[in-house]
Amino acid sequence: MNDIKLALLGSQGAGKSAVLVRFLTRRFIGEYASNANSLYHKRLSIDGRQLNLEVFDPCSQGSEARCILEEPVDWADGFVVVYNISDRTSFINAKNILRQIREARMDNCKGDTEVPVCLVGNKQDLCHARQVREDEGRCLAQENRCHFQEVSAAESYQDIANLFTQLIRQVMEHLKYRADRRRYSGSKSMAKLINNVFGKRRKSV
Ligand SMILES: Nc1nc2c(ncn2[C@@H]2O[C@H](COP(=O)(O)OP(=O)(O)OP(=O)(O)O)[C@@H](O)[C@H]2O)c(=O)[nH]1
Repeated sequence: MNDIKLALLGSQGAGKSAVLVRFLTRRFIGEYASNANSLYHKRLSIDGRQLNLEVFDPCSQGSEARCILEEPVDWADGFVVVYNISDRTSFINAKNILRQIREARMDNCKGDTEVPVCLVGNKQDLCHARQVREDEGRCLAQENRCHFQEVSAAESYQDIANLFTQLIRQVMEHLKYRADRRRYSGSKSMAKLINNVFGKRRKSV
């Protein structure tokens, strides 16, 4: 059984809880308590593999609230960064969060910057009040080499299900890549050790 840990980050009111609850329950629930961090668990099967999914939904992050970000950055295997397409400030905050994920990963995880991230422009149903164009979201995602999707937690389940499924697949690949890399560097050091012990001795015979 694989354990997959995701964190949802974004401005207050961007719709993080709505997006997550839509994915977990298929339902849109209008209001959520927003004064506490929440950790959700779900068992899933993706591509025939059983997964234990944990999703951290912290209470809101302002652009300067680095301390809130640091915990999930160390903990999570992947991120969903949510902004509200009808609120430019939330988009600017998402930009800052993406930068902070990159920087924190660089500092803490030995250059492991390629952590899977999905940038989500939520509240697509409010396009009459749109403040962020879709191509701005796509462009920001390209700059940060992450996936991008506009969704409406209020109106649609399928886009949200697709983005989580895609992110989870990416996380599984990333975890496998990291495990292979560790095994490879472990076997390289073992080969070096064997070489040092036996190789040198053989030379001196
Ligand atoms: N129109 C519309 N409203 C939405 C959508 N998603 C969420 N909302 C509303 O936006 C408000 C904030 O949603 P939340 O899911 O609580 O936002 P959050 O990012 O978790 O907010 P905090 O918990 O305060 O950080 C609520 O009133 C939701 O009903 C959406 O897709 N469309």
